[in-house]
Amino acid sequence: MAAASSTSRNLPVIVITGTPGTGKSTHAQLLAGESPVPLKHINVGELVKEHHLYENYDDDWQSYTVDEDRLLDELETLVADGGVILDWHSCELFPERWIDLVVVLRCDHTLLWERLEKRNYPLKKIQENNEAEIMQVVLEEARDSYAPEIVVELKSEGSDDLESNVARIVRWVEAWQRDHPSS
Ligand SMILES: Nc1ncnc2c1ncn2[C@@H]1O[C@H](COP(=O)(O)OP(=O)(O)O)[C@@H](O)[C@H]1O
Repeated sequence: MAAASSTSRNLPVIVITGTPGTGKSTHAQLLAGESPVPLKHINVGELVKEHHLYENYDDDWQSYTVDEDRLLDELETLVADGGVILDWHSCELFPERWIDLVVVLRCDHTLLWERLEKRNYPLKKIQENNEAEIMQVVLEEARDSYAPEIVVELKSEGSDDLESNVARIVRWVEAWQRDHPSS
């Protein structure tokens, strides 16, 4: 299926996705600060909580069941003009036409386990996420949902990875802007 990114926008929409703990928010914050064009960091999980875009909350798993229709409605206006980083542990929900770049962060599972333990997640939630990272669930989801040329897999283990990843995305933003000049 061909990529369907909007040509009418002159600011991109970037998804940063990955298993919880891989570094999405850390990357999105740094990217928002270093981007040559305004990019608003939208932490989708926080948006779901703040706007009550969920059907229920599961105490055992410490997670929300998202109301996907309402979430999409809420996001539609936020992404309309571009200039957005969508930070979420899933990506298949976002329509192809919204998205210009999908960054999938990856992390060694032992390191990921340590990061999630620090969050005091319940053991079964740590195990589930660890397994998902090993099985590269989010990467497969991204590859199944978007054109291969817009999906980029990046390692996020140390601060050197963080810096080089953000520098790489900044170069991508610069190139994207050259290809989408203001009319
Ligand atoms: N590339 C990295 N280098 C060093 N620490 C990282 C890196 N990526 C994430 N971390 C650390 O891992 C933890 C989880 O990162 P976070 O950005 O909250 O993940 P996510 O948003 O994917 O759940 C944080 O303590 C963060 O500082």
